Amino acid sequence: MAASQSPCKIPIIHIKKDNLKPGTSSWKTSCHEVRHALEEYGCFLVVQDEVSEQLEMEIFDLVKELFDLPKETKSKNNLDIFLGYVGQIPHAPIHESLGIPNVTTFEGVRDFTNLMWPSGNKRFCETVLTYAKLVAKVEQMVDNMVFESYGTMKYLESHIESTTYVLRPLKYSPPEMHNSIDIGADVHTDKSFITILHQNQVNALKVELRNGEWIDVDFSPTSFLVIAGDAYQAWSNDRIYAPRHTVIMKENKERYCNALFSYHNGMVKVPEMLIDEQHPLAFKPFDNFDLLRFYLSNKTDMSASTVKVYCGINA
Ligand SMILES: O=C(O)CCC(=O)C(=O)O
Ligand SMILES: [Fe+2]
Repeated sequence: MAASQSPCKIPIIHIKKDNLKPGTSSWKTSCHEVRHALEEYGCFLVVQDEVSEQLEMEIFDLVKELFDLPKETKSKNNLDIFLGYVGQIPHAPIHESLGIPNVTTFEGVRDFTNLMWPSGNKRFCETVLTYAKLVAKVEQMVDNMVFESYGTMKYLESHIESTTYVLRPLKYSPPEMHNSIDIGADVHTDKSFITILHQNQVNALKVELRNGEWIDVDFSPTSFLVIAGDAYQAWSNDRIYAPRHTVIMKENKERYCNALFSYHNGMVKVPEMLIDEQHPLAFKPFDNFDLLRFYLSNKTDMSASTVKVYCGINA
């Protein structure tokens, strides 16, 4: 099925089981669309059939239950390298979020669940694990299509094996509860390869297009937004665009959003097929987590591309 455009200009790509068979013409078309969307927009909306409507409803119920825990409990989500609990920051009082590392593994979700509910929460643990694995499947499909399109398939397996996922549930309170402060997330690029966003009914995300225009992203709970991060931009030797984005709440409703980040364990290197006269090597090899640490150390302009400063050649 050909990519269409949402009213907010972002491409919509159908990644459903029937166009997922490698080698078929619909597969090849989808690979091309995915690559084009990531190079030109840095993001696209996915219509998928992995996560059912039932699971969508359950996950947002559970995320709400999580945010309803006392602040002292949520503060136990106190991670080293990834962001743990963030909430009640003076300049962003409407933002609250938590981090669940290794979320596609039973151990990862179990450890987080036990931290939040010492006497256990089987439903949370099982549902989050199922959900994260399904969304990660969509992420891997996108990687598969990108690698196919760039002719770098020989690296796909080791890339997927080295990928680790962090789920960040986010909650934004209505601005009217906080002196009309409406900024939910400052302008930034993600440090991941890919981030997949899934929100409840409330829109608030703005994305910067390549031409500098900021657009409001409008999407329903049945679609996911795929956004390229700095790590994919560098891996692709600057072909993929990692767009800046921000969250500004306009509606006086609570917004819940799940962000699934994919990071690469170990060094990331531009594949040799992506280096030529027109595309001389633009990034030195880098460690994805060191890139994230560098960003979180506040040593750099948080609103600009971190990867160019961190490991760009001629930056
Ligand atoms: O809430 C959103 O829509 C985006 C969140 C985000 O950009 C992030 O957590 O990196
Ligand atoms: Fe982000």
